Amino acid sequence: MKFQLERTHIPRLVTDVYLLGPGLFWILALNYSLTGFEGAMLLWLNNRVMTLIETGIASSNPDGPAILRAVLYRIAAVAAIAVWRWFSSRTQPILKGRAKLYFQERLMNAHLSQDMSHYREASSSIDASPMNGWYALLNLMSSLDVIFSTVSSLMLLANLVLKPTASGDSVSLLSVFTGTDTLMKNSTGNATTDAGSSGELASGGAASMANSLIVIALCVTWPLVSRMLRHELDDTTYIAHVNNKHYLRAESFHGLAISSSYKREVISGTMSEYIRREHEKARALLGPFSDDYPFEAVRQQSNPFGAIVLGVLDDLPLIYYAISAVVYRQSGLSLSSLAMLHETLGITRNTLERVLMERTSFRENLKQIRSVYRDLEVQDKAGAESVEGDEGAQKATGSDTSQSKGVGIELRNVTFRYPSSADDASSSSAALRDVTFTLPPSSLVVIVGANGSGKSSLVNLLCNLHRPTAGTILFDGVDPHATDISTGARFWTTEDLQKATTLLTQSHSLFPAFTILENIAIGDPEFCLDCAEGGAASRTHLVERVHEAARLGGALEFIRKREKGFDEVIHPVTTSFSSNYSLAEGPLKEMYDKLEAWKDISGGEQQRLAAARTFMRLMNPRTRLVVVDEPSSAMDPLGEFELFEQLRAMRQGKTMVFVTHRFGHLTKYADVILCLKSGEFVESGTHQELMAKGGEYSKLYAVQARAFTDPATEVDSGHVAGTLNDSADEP
Ligand SMILES: Nc1ncnc2c1ncn2[C@@H]1O[C@H](COP(=O)(O)OP(=O)(O)OP(=O)(O)O)[C@@H](O)[C@H]1O
Repeated sequence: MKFQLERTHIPRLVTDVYLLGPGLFWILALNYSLTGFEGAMLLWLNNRVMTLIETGIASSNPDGPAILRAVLYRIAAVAAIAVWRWFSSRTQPILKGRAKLYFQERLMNAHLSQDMSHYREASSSIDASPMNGWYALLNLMSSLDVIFSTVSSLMLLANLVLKPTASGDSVSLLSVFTGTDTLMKNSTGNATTDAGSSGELASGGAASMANSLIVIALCVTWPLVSRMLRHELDDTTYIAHVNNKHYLRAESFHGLAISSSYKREVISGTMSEYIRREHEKARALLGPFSDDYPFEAVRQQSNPFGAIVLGVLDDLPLIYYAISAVVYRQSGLSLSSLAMLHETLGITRNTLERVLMERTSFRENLKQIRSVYRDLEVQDKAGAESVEGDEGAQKATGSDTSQSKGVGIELRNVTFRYPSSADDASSSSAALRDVTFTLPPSSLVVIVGANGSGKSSLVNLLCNLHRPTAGTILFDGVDPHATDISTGARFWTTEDLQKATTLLTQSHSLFPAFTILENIAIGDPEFCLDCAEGGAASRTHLVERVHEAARLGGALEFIRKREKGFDEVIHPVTTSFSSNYSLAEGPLKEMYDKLEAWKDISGGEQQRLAAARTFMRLMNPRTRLVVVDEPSSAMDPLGEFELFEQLRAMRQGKTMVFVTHRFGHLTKYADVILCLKSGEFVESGTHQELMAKGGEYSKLYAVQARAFTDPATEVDSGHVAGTLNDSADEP
């Protein structure tokens, strides 16, 4: 059943590539088919030449024109093959390029349709690369090659074994087995006239068939036995790993020594000597250990018995042929017959071995094709659902972006487990457990809690990057994942919500090949698209807005100091490679190192660019929810302070949620402070209310405040909390 399912993808793949260039496709198919015939055809032409020469020498009367014709045929065939190869090598890359683009675009769409919750799930993960489809097609084509190779080599063998010499074209090997080898019987006579009587041929007919079957059977024996005896892992699915602790330790120290990722730490920590010694120690404890590739390791375990058997089997057809010659004939054999038989047996045997191997690789290829199409069909479950809700969203009161209020949010008994922990139902595996709270529209919210308490997980839920495992989140009173049963449509779709949300975290990336300007502008992709269509005036408008965003994000000053300002590309796309891993010092190495090198930028500057990108988005009136999760870890205190001030200044008409460990200059403005502990919501209120309560928040606050307290007057945390509560001082 599964096999059949996989097979249905073959016509799909063939049709898809065919439609990219029917002519090019036929050339490709023809190329592989001809490759299948090529070996046998050249051998056959070769044989014609050799036989004519030998016959001529034996009869002392060489047929010059016939020999010349045969030589010309062979030269013509070789030349035609070369021309065909040259031609097809020019057409194949064109089809390959189209196929790559075709699968690349489709896979890209599949990737873009996934959301955070689903992209890690096995059923939704996309592993195929754009070239997989093309290589799967080439593997299918090589099956054509195998089929035609088999047919042509068997035809050649049959031609050799069964064809009587009476034709005069070639020497029949049948004659060897049946006593009609005229060349050998009468080396000085005319071979074609002394081809044996019709009675001899008739009596040899049945015997020749039996003999030819025996020869073919002997050819098949080698590949069959070879596969049985082979100690190789080529067609096995396996996992190999090393669990020897000394090996792992030695590898670890080796990695520490050579990787640039650890360089700074190794040097600053003066670890070199320790690493050297520990590596040496681990290697000594390891002893002689082979960490060769798995297939090499398995091969090394085999014994010579198999090789001996295969060696003898390899010669079986020849041995049989020799015995037959001795038993039926007393004379020697024609050299051309012998050479021809040997070569034909060789290619037949190799072809049959390919057929046996093809079985496995064909199965693998079917899987490959299936996985390509499965990946292309991966539909983001959430995305697929949101399509049907789009119309409903237009009608929805909740999606009216003209409202000047921020989004009101309510969590009802929300529990959340990451997809990777979904199988673990224990309560400790949940990042958030049974969380319930309400955030009024346009409020300024600060979420606090120790490491791992669930702050970022909550942010992911608020930004609709993940869905709650249990419970409900209402945005403006509406659950975006619930469907209006009467209309089948949703009020708010997750997409609407994401468009109305601006998220700033510390993990924003600079996009490769983007200029600084583009890296900021992308914060508001809709605006970018509008400007791209609007001509020069829009471009000016875009640049002005990007400059303003850079100013608000605290990035303007350092961008202006950079060599190319807003036009600088910080992270180029890497395309260069050198033919040699370790280019020797010299101009080439210098050039290589400079090519596409990433520009230096500090962590704080990178965060300022991310903040600028966020302000770009914030300026869009669509934004009604701003979520800020620890965006300033690398910023200096002034930069951090200014960032929060600028964000706060834009809070009009927006709900703002901040997650920060250094919450001192935010909490006094907060309408609500939410305190999390070990995945549970423990308390909420204003700064004053929570300090008065003396709970988790006041403890966290006291710890921060202590850093600013004169050690001489330092008191226990409970007292500090009380003091701070009274004065509401900022830490
Ligand atoms: N992608 C993930 N997959 C599985 N578990 C995760 C993932 N991210 C976080 N967790 C787990 O969820 C829990 C809450 O993590 P979360 O990042 O929300 O805490 P946090 O309060 O933001 O921590 P921090 O202050 O260190 O940033 C932790 O136990 C963490 O190990």
